[in-house]
Amino acid sequence: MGSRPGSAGTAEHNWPVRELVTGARRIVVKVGSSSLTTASGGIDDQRVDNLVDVLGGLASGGREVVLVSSGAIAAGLAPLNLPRRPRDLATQQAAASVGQGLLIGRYAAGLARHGLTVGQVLLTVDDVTRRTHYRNAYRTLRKLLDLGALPIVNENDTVATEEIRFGDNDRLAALVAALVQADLLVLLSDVDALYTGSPADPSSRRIAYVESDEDLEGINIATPSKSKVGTGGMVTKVEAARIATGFGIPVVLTAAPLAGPALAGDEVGTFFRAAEHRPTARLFWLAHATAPRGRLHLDPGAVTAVVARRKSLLPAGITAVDGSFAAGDAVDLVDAGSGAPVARGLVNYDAVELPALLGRSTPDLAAELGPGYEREVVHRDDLVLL
Ligand SMILES: Nc1ncnc2c1ncn2[C@@H]1O[C@H](COP(=O)(O)OP(=O)(O)O)[C@@H](O)[C@H]1O
Ligand SMILES: N[C@@H](CCC(=O)OP(=O)(O)O)C(=O)O
Repeated sequence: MGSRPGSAGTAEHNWPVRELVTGARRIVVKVGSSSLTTASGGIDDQRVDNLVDVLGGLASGGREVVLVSSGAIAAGLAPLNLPRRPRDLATQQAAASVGQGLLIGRYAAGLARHGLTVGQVLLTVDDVTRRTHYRNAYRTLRKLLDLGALPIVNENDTVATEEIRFGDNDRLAALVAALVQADLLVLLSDVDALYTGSPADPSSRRIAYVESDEDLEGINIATPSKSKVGTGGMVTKVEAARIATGFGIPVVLTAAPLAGPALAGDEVGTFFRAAEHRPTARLFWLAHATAPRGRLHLDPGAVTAVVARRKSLLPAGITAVDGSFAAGDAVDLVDAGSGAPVARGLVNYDAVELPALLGRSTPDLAAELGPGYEREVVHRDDLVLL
């Protein structure tokens, strides 16, 4: 890691980081719970106001800004006399219900001082995993921006359930950045950058630039968050950065108090370089925003056909099927030997239809069952490699 240009704080790189940041017209900023609330729970007015000033400055300067703000649950703790982040879902939902109102009220009052109107957008997993809802969420965000408002997004925690929730807002922020086709995603946390290991360990070094996944090899991001209110730790932030950069959106990760310098183009924090070629919105959605409803187990020949030769998946190469899905749903294609997912695709059959077809050739199936059975189980245009 240390030998790469620009790593661990040196400034040798040849990408126009400052221009990418200062030239970004549409910016998604995500701020974590730990950066907005006091240690005992409740909103830290000073921290919110600092952020508001940075966002106000950007929006007044003609940039389109979307804020993805965590902190609803944390902000609801003190008003409900809860000593710490509750473990049970019902109390989390109640805390979020109280805290979200307080949080948005504070943002609205602060941004009004900059002449800005805020629009609250609360999303559920379904709103980004179901394609029709996804378009709907896009239309709302686009309209708010067109009307000059500053959208403030959070997960709709009061209705999210344990099975269907993001839990942390990092991935949600990356998906929102892709949704609005942002030029930049800024992840603000309680740590000033990505480090090679736990920031508490003195031997850890700051990683200034991440050019590709290679730069992430060997670093330790698994240390749990030290904050009592943050949830995802560094794992979800790096995952979010990979999702956004994979869609062609550069990412800056830094601490909330450094938001001003970071957005002015100072090389603080960690800068993640964007991929040059962005996938189509449809394939991006398939890879990152769908919840797979089942798994198709592929024999070695099918793994090679799909992964190396980018072919469609036919019934002959499938050894087993799990899950209950309908034609049109997203499913994971897994290597039957290792169980590892190799691709995700939109399946052309219902789960109940498939067992009778497995291992059989499409001409045989068509001859026996009719021409409708000549279709691929997953067409190559509906497949993304994982
Ligand atoms: N390699 C690493 N570099 C930086 N931070 C790390 C690393 N590994 C673990 N962390 C932890 O991740 C925390 C940030 O995650 P979290 O508290 O969930 O933030 P937020 O509330 O902003 O979403 C940091 O405070 C730090 O303790
Ligand atoms: N939607 C939740 C976010 C949960 C959370 O703690 O997220 P984060 O601080 O981004 O790791 C809330 O507003 O409380």
